[in-house]
Amino acid sequence: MKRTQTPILQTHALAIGYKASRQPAITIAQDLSLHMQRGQLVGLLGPNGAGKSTLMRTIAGMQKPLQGQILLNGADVHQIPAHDLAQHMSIVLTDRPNLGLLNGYALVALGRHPYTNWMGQLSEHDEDVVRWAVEAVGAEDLADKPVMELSDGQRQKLMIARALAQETELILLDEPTAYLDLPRRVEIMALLRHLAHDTGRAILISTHDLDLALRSADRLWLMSGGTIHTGTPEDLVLNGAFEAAFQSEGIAFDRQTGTFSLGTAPHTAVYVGGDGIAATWTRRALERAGYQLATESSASQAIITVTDTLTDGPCWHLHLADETYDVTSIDALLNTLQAHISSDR
Ligand SMILES: Nc1ncnc2c1ncn2[C@@H]1O[C@H](COP(=O)(O)OP(=O)(O)OP(=O)(O)O)[C@@H](O)[C@H]1O
Repeated sequence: MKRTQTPILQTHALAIGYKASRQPAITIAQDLSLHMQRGQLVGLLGPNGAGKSTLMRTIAGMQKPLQGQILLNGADVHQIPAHDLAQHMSIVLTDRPNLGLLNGYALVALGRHPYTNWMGQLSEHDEDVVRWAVEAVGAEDLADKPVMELSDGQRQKLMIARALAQETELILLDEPTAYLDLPRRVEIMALLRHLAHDTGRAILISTHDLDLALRSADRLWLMSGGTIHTGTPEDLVLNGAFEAAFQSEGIAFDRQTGTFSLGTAPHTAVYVGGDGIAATWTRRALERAGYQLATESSASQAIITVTDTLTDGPCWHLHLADETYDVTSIDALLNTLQAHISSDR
């Protein structure tokens, strides 16, 4: 008989939002029945204001649900004493905590707080875990620096390390990679995947990095319009939920290629002939400028042939309304196109 694993996190008929005394409640999302398994990296995606941070804070027990329940290992999160909860769940938020005069190492060491005695004394094991967490995010050079003097991205790395040092089975991260450069974002995502898959932790990460989430997360929670669609990234792309969630943001998602573009309505059709890197970047530039890429030269108003030679570099031959133009940069190509067909667009 196949054993079904009990989810580490479950919500039942959860409604999240805000309620001030003697005011009607503001519901951000409702009827949420979510679950997370150990060993999973789950990406929480949604447009600005969809309610990702509200959900994170509610799951973490920092904000009361309007209705329903959140269960961590079967126990109601809002009934678990804070000290016990901190041994099972860690959270990285986007706000800037006032960290006084702490240095990087001391900040990460705060993650050991649920395990230390009343004096906060670190054992040898605690020190090992802190060092491991600092190294895991590549922050060795920040350990001695005062946190107040660090950049947003540097501080963010340490906040992630602090959560790792807390050694919890569930880690919640609200936009942890927002201030990081691309290589570090990719690296942190890979680290989180490794932690989930190899150490059995459950990790929920909210992000606006759609592409990275699509490629890295085991499952997505797609939040928009007061509800959440869940599934593997690929299922959510194929059933149209992914596209629908971001359409209102003016972002167009191409299901064929898995790429995003700004949803500016294309007007003039142009055909680009030629292969290679110069042709690829020409197509990207044209799409960015709002042109529609035709698949047949007969269905286009302009035909562009890209040639790329080792000796002379790329060259663009433009055939437009019975005239031909040769240019040597994409800038000149766009200007020529604009000068001759802008009145039609
Ligand atoms: N304290 C509050 N009282 C009332 N409404 C709030 C409060 N905080 C946030 N909201 C509202 O809740 C909604 C969801 O906000 P939230 O910050 O959870 O969204 P988000 O998906 O995390 O957005 P972003 O991607 O921009 O960070 C927004 O409409 C916001 O204005």
